Amino acid sequence: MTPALAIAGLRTEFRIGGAWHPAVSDLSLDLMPNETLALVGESGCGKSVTAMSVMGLIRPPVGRVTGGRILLEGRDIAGLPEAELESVRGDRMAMIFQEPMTALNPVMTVGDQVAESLRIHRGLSRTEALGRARALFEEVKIPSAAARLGEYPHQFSGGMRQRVMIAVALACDPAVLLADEPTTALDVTIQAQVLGLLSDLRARHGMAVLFITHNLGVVAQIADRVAVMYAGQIVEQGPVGAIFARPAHPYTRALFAAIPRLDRPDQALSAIGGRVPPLDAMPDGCRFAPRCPLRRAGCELPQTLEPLSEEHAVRCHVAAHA
Ligand SMILES: Nc1ncnc2c1ncn2[C@@H]1O[C@H](COP(=O)(O)OP(=O)(O)OP(=O)(O)O)[C@@H](O)[C@H]1O
Repeated sequence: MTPALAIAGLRTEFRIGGAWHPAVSDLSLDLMPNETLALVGESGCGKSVTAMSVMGLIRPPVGRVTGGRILLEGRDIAGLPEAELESVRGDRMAMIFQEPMTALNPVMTVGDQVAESLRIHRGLSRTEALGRARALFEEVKIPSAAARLGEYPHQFSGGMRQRVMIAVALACDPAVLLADEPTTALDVTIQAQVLGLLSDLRARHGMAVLFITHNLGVVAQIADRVAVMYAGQIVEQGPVGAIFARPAHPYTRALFAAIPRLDRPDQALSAIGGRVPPLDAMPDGCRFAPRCPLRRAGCELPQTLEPLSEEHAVRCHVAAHA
């Protein structure tokens, strides 16, 4: 089966102090239809830059994609001219964000925003598009869907606004949905509802979802597979069950150790000491080595992702040969 999204060897750079430095390097991942892959890691590790690169939203002079292939349903979209990318964005792939107002237009009714995408990409008339928008609002469970189509984003609560953004993203039935921390700003109950909705929609539409989060609890709820990022690289990837039962990379283990445990309230929260290295001062070898409790000879060399089992891989020579 062709992956809905296949990224191979992605490299994305930013200009800092007159020189270009990679924020994402040698990133490869496959996403099958009807699968959710969670991309996890601390703030600044390159999760959003990965998604923005796929969407073709990183371009000079601010940044540039200098390597790799991005295959959307088998077609390489890396380096497509902007006009061609525009016809793919919002159609075969779409993105949702933590803050819906990033994606929504404050001075346009929500119904027209869903309809606009259908008019541009599908050539529907306004009436046809609004009819479809109403069905989408019902699908994302916005109560009184028909009446609310004529309202503006500020008239919706935070959770309902997320549903509007999801409806806009799903308008053209994309093969790939990139979700960048879409539930992080919501309170826990609403977050659970939106996660449940996304799971249902994924199954119903057979979509591939790349779900960006720093929250391992959310990963457990929504993902089939996990890719852990550190300093612009994937350091471990595998099925959720394997990553949660046998985290191998010292960074993945540190992420788990940093989760507060309700069953052990006395235990001190084990935060990860030190900082992520800045883009212009990346170590040549393992990027986690300066913070790693298992550091030893060999860590000063570049690390490659090595298989631990058929689907589980780790970028650490110590963990790979333990
Ligand atoms: N426009 C930019 N110019 C320069 N550097 C940038 C730019 N955008 C992102 N970066 C850098 O790229 C790196 C990766 O950032 P990114 O936003 O992808 O991290 P993230 O993992 O998504 O974090 P967060 O969870 O905070 O969004 C960071 O070091 C960031 O400072």
